[in-house]
Amino acid sequence: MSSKPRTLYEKIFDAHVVERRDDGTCLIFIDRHLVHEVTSPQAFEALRINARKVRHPELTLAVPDHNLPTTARTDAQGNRMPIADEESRAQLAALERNTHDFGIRYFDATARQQGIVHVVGPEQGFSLPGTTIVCGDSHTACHGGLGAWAFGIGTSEVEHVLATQTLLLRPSKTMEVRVEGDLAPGVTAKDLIMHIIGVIGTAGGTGHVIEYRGKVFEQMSIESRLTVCNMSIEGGARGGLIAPDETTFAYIKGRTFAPTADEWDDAVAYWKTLYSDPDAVFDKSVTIDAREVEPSVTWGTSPEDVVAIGGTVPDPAGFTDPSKQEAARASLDYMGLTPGTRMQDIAVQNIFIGSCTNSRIEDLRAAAEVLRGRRKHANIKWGIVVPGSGLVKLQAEAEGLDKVFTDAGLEWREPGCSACLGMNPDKVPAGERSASTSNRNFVGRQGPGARTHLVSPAMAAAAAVTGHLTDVRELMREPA
Ligand SMILES: CC(C)[C@H](C(=O)O)[C@@H](O)C(=O)O
Ligand code: SF4
Repeated sequence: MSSKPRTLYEKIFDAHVVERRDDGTCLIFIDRHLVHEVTSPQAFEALRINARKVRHPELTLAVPDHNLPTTARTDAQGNRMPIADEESRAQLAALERNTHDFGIRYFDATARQQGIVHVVGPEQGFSLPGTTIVCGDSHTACHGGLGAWAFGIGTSEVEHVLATQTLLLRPSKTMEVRVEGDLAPGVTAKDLIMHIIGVIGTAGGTGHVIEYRGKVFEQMSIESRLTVCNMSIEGGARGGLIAPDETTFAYIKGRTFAPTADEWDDAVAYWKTLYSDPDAVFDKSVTIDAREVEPSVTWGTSPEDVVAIGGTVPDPAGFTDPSKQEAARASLDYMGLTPGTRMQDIAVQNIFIGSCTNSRIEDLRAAAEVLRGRRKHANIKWGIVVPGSGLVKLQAEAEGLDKVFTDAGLEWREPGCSACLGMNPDKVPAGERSASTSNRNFVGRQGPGARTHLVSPAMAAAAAVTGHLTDVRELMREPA
């Protein structure tokens, strides 16, 4: 008897059901819980009040990332630098105390393993194919790049997972984003996912878990797959994943928390069963032609406000949906842009290379390749490069990338969320623009009044060189 064909998501879901209830909800076992300082304090407090323990401390990993300044963590004597902002200081202290009191593994601000939670999980081999991974953070879908079902949860769910290692869930719908053909030279995973969000819209994936399928993803590095899956939430999806393959296994092997010698073969044998069956049916399917993707850039205040770098700022009147017309008008007003302006004519004053979307070693290499032997333009007042973790930082320094950045006039920082969001000292001044490798261009995201243009690392580096949004392929043709 052959069983019903299933999608990858359905296979992982089924493998984690502890109990199916009559109302259609399922109690799901959670394999990995990642914790950061912003969404965990009340959850730990509730455990304390109810005298509960953490059910599986060994399946939980905590790091500070959002509120941590990205300047030096210690002084010349090795003493920890104080955190100036009171709320940040309190949240960071709470995380330290909570992880200590509840016996949870914690990489503190000075540990070389510290970094953005979504960079640390994969890097440590903590995030694995076929696992359920949660974090009180919307970009948890990132870990889907390894073939995990990973999704963001709220603080009350964080408490539930800490206490029980389970969650009560309804199955999501399934969506396939199939990409046909190859990406052109100079076009990256970030350009592709921005293009996809431009096509499906920020509500395109609502209620669904997206599986990204096609040769493009099979040929991608894990870093690129993590970039793609990271932004699933910007397409409204509950999660995003890519089937694990030999590239995935090679990436994981030997990492700190990866299965060890005895367990490795069994783990790989299981991981090899994790793909959508040929006849599996998706609730929704979208096909994208990779050949149509160009270096992408946003013009508005929603990640779906995407155009190719060769394009122009759209005219709000051109949108058929009246609510989109209204939103576009408001966006252009906030962004200080006029319809018809060529994207390449937009001057930027700030450059941010970092965030859980684009702060892995491959991202830093791509930016450094453009910046090597070049200097930032006089328009650029502030440009920072923020590695996703201490280990990424060490690797980049071993390759001399830090020197490329500082020679170009950019600052080389300590790991953290940084200017991805205004929760720490790294902010873009009001009224100024940034070319940013992060994932959200919302109003005030990089600081009150800041105007964000989302781009890939290579495109951010190109903007640093020219002082305006630029097609990086033009710089790649010219010698530095
Ligand atoms: C602060 C945190 C809860 C938030 C999230 O959930 O995503 C942040 O990481 C973000 O990117 O906006
Ligand atoms: S880097 Fe940005 S998107 Fe990622 S977790 Fe931090 S704040 Fe959220």
